[in-house]
Amino acid sequence: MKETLKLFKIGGGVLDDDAQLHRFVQAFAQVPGRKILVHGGGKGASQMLSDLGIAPQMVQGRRITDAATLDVVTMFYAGKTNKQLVALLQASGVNALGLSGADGNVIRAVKRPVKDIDYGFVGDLPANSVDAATLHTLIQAELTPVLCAITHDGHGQLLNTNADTIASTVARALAGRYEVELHYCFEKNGVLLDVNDDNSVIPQIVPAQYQQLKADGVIAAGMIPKLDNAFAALEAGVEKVVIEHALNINEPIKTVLCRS
Ligand SMILES: Nc1ncnc2c1ncn2[C@@H]1O[C@H](COP(=O)(O)OP(=O)(O)O)[C@@H](O)[C@H]1O
Ligand SMILES: CC(=O)N[C@@H](CCC(=O)OP(=O)(O)O)C(=O)O
Repeated sequence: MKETLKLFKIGGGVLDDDAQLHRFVQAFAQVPGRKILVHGGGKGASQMLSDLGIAPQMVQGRRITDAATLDVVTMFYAGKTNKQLVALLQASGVNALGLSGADGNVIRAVKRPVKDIDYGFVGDLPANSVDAATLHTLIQAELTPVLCAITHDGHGQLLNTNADTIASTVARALAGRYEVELHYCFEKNGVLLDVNDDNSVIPQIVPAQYQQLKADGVIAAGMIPKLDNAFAALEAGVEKVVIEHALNINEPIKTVLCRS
């Protein structure tokens, strides 16, 4: 019987608000067993870029990352955000270890090839991009890896990688060793029938239903790549995917995605 590993992903919303971040960290500290935290921070990074006079540019949910933008997001994700999270987790009794993909070579990415759009220093994650053995060693040493959105190409180049993609790719890579639960945490109670009504959580979604909800326009915008990633992770051996409010991870209100 494999051990359970819970992988939580948090994004810009909760990271941007000190009070919410403290509450999330306390809730995360109470989750029993083996766990990993993956964080984004896109909202705060855009603010910092604007403050520095660099216009943030997003295309299809991905940041166009030129050299100046890469410097800022590296400082913001791998520096301030990652280290602040680790310090808060340590204060809550979690022995967190903050990592970029370059540290321990845990995530080796490939610079996105230029097609219609040049995304610059954006990294995609092909198969075998995650070093599951190293992460497994850290987890077994009772450490909680805290992964940010910065990866590397193995030739000295840092790359900016979407945090939802990191979460699902790491979950898939560890699925051979653990029963992996992938938790996408954001600022709503789950996948909603009415995006403006937090009481309309859909408790369970199977792939056929997902296609219908997409066709009907119930699921839209940023939720589509998130759920595409999530169903792909289920197909690739991840045991369970949960979409839930970052402040309610120990509460029963949530959406659970199922293979069938
Ligand atoms: N049916 C739905 N239920 C919940 N959220 C939805 C739904 N359809 C679209 N969304 C939107 O998807 C967003 C989440 O995607 P995204 O902004 O990429 O997440 P994050 O940056 O928090 O990881 C929500 O803030 C919401 O506006
Ligand atoms: C390539 C790319 O788009 N990278 C993302 C990484 C951060 C992220 O994914 O943050 P959230 O999870 O908070 O959205 C970005 O720079 O916005």
